[in-house]
Amino acid sequence: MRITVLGAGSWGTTVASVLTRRDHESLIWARSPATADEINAKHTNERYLEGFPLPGRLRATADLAEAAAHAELLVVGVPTGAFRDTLVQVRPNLHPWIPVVSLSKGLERDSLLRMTEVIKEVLPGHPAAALTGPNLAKEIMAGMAAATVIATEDLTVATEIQRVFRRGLLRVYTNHDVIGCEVGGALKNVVAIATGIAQGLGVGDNTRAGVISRGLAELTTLAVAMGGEPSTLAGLAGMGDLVATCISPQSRNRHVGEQLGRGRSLDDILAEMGQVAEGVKTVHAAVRLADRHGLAMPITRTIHRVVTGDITAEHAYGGLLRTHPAGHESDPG
Ligand SMILES: NC(=O)c1ccc[n+]([C@@H]2O[C@H](COP(=O)([O-])OP(=O)(O)OC[C@H]3O[C@@H](n4cnc5c(N)ncnc54)[C@H](O)[C@@H]3O)[C@@H](O)[C@H]2O)c1
Ligand SMILES: O=P(O)(O)OC[C@H](O)CO
Repeated sequence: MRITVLGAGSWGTTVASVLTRRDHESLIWARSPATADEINAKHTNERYLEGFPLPGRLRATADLAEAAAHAELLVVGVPTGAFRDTLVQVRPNLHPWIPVVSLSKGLERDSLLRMTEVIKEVLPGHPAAALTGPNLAKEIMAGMAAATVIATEDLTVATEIQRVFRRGLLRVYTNHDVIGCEVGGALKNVVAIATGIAQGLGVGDNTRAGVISRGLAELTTLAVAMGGEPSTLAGLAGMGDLVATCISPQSRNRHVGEQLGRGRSLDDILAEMGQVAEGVKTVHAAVRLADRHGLAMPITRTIHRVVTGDITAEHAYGGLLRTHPAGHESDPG
């Protein structure tokens, strides 16, 4: 199958590599012509996947029109802040009705939409799906066993995409609860910043486990308020991804939190990283959604105050496990 992956960062390049090794005719779009040239000539992407050889058959282009016209299946792996614009640009050259799969984990800042909702707005008529779960790019590149979820309401489309992605030790599950899957993937990044802060401040494992567990309660509360199913958040797209992101030193969101916990400024951390940490932006939308649904979500609100510079990470620490302003504290709800 001819598949186009938009975005040649760590995850887009990893997914394009998996699909190429799965014998699909994959074309990856890189914003930077230098990255496209490097992938075509040297079969590497050193900025994002240092030390990993890419499959020789993976082709890259910096021409978005060419990338769009190639696709029988479109996979979108640009950061959520660039998601809508990128889809608008590919729209004129896209074949009608082809499925579009989002790899991106976050919420659109102004509209508060999930990425499959953005797909449906910009590309009406195209089936929209999300690929999400505990999927740290470098582990997948290294061929380590991993599980992921393809989320879409239509089981026929889900099964078809499942077949396209399934390879070797990458096990692909389906889930019809797109809301639960996307809210889990977006919110776990915010909780990972919180766990990172705890790590950076040198707290104990009990504290970190407390933040992860209460974080899961926030993922679940928001997802259910938005129409998702609680069981989704207990699975790969919720707890699975939350645990991977909160415990792994590879996570960029956790890294941001850890550096904040060590007293560094957010601007310095982001400038040095040169990679996306979606939780930093998604937290703004998450707080507005919490307000809309009348939810306490103290971890999310605390991280929002840190990210906006209202309080320091050290100040945040005392509030991370606060449950409810009225003093009602029950677990897990
Ligand atoms: N890296 C992972 O392990 C991983 C795993 C699962 C999901 N994701 C999600 O995938 C998405 C992409 O993450 P990533 O890890 O590949 O990020 P990255 O920082 O490694 O790469 C981002 C890519 O997007 C491009 N980009 C940045 N701004 C752009 C813009 N304005 N227009 C077009 N392209 C732009 C960059 O050039 C780069 O190629 C994120 O939403 C992330 O949460 C990442
Ligand atoms: O590096 P992060 O924090 O963006 O997390 C990567 C993946 O989403 C983990 O599943």
